[in-house]
Amino acid sequence: MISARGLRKSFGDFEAVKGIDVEVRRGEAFGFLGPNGAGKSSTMRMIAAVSPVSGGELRILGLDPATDGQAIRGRLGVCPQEDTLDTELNVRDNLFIYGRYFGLSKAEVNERADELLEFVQLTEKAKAKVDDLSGGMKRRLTIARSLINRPDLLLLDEPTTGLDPQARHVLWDRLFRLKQAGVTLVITTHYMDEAEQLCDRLVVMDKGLIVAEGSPADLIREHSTREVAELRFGVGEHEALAGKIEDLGDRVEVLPDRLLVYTDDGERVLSQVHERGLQPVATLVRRSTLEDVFLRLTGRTLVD
Ligand SMILES: Nc1ncnc2c1ncn2[C@@H]1O[C@H](COP(=O)(O)OP(=O)(O)OP(=O)(O)O)[C@@H](O)[C@H]1O
Repeated sequence: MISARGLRKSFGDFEAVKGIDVEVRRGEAFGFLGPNGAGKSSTMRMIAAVSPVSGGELRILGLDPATDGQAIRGRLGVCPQEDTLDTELNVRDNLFIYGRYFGLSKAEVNERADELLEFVQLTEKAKAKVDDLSGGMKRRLTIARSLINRPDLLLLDEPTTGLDPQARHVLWDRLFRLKQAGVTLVITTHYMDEAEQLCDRLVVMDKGLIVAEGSPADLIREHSTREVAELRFGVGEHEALAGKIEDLGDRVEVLPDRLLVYTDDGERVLSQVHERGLQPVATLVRRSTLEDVFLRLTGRTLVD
C-alpha cells in the first residue's frame, strides 16, 4: 500500500525526516510511534500527498505523489490531527458536503452518511451542531468524514490526543472494526498504549529517523525485559540510590521521579531492595511496554 525508500522532508535548512524506509502491507494496522517533533506528521503529510517529498522515493497505492497526487487523495481517507469540521453545519451536513466534494450523487451521499453515522454511533446526533459535540464525538465524526469515499487506506494522525480514556476506547473499538473490514490503517501516535493496542507493526521514530521496527511484542522482547520494578524514593535521591541496586536487574534507568529496574522477576527485585534496608515510598511491578523500548533506544521518555 505504501513503500518509502530514503524518504526525506526538509523545511529550509532543517531536516524533519532524514531518510526513512517504510513498507505498509494491505490490511495491516501500521504505526509511527515517537515523541513530539519526531517527524511523524511530516511523514504522514507526504503519504497523504499534501506535502511534497524532499528526497528519496515514495509510492502510495502504487502511485507517485509527485505526479498522481490527485488520484492518491481521491482514494485515501485522512483524519488530521486537528478537527477541521465545519462548525456552521450540523453533524450530518458535514458528511453530506464532504461526500458531494468527493463527487458522490445526492442519493449515494445520503445513504453513505446514514451508514457512517451509525458506524461511529452518532445517529442520534445527526442534527446537532458540531460545537455541541464532545471531543470524542468530534473525532468520531472526523473519522466518519474520512471514510465517505470508501478508502482502502486510512491515515490517522494522533487520533486520540486530548481524549479521555473512555472516549479513546470507543474510538479504538471503531478502528478495530475498520481493520476487520479490510481497511489498511496508518496511525501516528505518541501514546505507547495506543500503538500496542492498535498496531500490528510499527516503526519507532526519533529526530527524523527510524530507530526500531517490528510488532509491539517483538520490539518489547528484543529491547526490554519481561518486567519492570518501579521504585520511588524521596525527591533528589534517585541518582544516588541507583548505584546501590544496579546489580539487581539487567539494567537500571534513573528518571527524575523514580528508578526503573529491568528484570524478569519484579517481585524478587522488590524483596531484595527491602533486604538491603532501602525503603522506597512507592513501588510497582509491571510488564515492559513500548515506552521502555523507546527509553532503551533513545535515553528519553516519549512524553518529555
Ligand atoms: N512547516 C514547517 N516548517 C518548519 N518546520 C516544520 C514544519 N512542519 C514541521 N516542522 C518541524 O519538523 C519537526 C518534525 O515535526 P512533525 O510535526 O513532523 O513531528 P511529529 O513527530 O509529528 O510531532 P507532533 O506530534 O508534534 O506533530 C519539528 O521540529 C517541527 O517543528
